[in-house]
Amino acid sequence: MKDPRLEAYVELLRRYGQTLDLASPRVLENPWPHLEAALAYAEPIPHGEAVLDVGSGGGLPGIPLAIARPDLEITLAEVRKRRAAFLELAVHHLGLTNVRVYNGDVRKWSGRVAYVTAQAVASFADVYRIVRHAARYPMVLISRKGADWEGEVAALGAEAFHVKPLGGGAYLVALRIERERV
Ligand SMILES: C[S@@+](CC[C@H](N)C(=O)[O-])C[C@H]1O[C@@H](n2cnc3c(N)ncnc32)[C@H](O)[C@@H]1O
Repeated sequence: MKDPRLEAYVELLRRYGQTLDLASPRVLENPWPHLEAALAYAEPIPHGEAVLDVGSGGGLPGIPLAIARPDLEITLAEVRKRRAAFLELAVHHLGLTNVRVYNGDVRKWSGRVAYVTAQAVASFADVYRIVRHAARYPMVLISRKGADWEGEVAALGAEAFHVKPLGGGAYLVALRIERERV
């Protein structure tokens, strides 16, 4: 059975998605496959970790991940005010006590973290560039990618330790960066 908070989140996306420009029309039309893909982000993350979701937008993957994994401490980083306001509303409405919203540029975030999720934000190398100041090592980056994921991992000189086909030519890829890269 689906967690009723996932249903409630879909309802919020449907209610506010278009007016607040939270996601593409394709996502808003049928959010469920995107929620299922978001839940796959949980697999490479051990119990009790802190997670930074960079560029959460309307809450993907951070909000479904927080619902499925109450053991994780999740920060949703989103620079756009309206999107961040929606994230605050969703966190409150869904009663998520394991989530904080950071409304700002993640390059100025002052926390420390070893697990970073980022969906539809930038290449792995560019995500690393904007979170490296906050890194605890080994650092794990997790993202949904297309068929070219191997090139992105190689560009960082990193190792992918978890690759899961999501269908439609997409993959959930988790890579590990052992130490700070120069
Ligand atoms: C294309 S959206 C993807 C949103 C969501 N992750 C998804 O998959 O639907 C990218 C989001 O990243 C945010 N973003 C981009 N750079 C950022 C930064 N440096 N700090 C915080 N948020 C950022 C944008 O404002 C935007 O909402």
